[in-house]
Amino acid sequence: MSALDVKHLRAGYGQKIILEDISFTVQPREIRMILGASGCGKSTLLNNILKLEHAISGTLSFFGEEIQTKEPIPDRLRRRMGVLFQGGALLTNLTVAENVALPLRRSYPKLAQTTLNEIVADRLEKVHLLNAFYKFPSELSGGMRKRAALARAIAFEPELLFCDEPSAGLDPVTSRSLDELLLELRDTLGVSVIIVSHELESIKTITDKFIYLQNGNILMDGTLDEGLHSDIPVIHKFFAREHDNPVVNKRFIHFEFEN
Ligand SMILES: Nc1ncnc2c1ncn2[C@@H]1O[C@H](COP(=O)(O)OP(=O)(O)OP(=O)(O)O)[C@@H](O)[C@H]1O
Repeated sequence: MSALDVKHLRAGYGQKIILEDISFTVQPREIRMILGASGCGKSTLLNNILKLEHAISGTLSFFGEEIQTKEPIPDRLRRRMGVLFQGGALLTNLTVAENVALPLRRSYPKLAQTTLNEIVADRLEKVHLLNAFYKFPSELSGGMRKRAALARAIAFEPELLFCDEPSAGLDPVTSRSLDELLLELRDTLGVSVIIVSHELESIKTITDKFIYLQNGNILMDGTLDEGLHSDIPVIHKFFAREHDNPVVNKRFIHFEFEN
């Protein structure tokens, strides 16, 4: 049974169609990348799968259960999914632990504080950030903030994790440690991970399979190896480009090693 099955999804904004006809599946424990040029509709696809936007037509199945386009995702299925938004979206007036506890509190308001603390500590441990339990987001480096947001995204130990540009704004070393963490979570939680990404280094490190979007359709659906050896000109060019090479921020590296 697939973790996610997208069939003939058609979506856009008002009269503007961005995605014409998108179909793909994600298997359990698979790391699936959504790739494509800037503006091709990667985030739009993610938002439509998460039902933050409403598709025009098509069906989505989560864990074998089909949800019609206009229906919301029921809570019992939502709890089996986690989302890491691009900005991390931590609430600045709450500690890291309180941020991670938020979705748990919302779903289980009667949960005892000690139990809640134990669960939060477990999630922070899974992202190697237990020492930030009482810290505020402003006291964390960019990479640590991402990991805190990731701890919140895995609050329910999801089977399906969505990440929108997880490495955006991170230096290469921090970005690499986040990639390693995602691989680790896939192994420890057995979670399927769907990632929108531009970062070639990251794509080459963690992709099992990818879809490449172009002109509202899937230009290629394949494994990393098939992508690396593809003779489709756009795909070849995408994988053959130079690695993104932002200036390494030594301050961030220092913070990462401190923790
Ligand atoms: N809320 C919106 N209303 C109208 N058009 C939008 C909206 N959000 C995105 N678009 C348009 O939809 C198209 C796809 O945008 P989207 O953000 O999904 O692309 P993307 O592939 O994720 O881009 P990037 O890689 O630059 O983040 C773009 O032409 C964008 O201008």
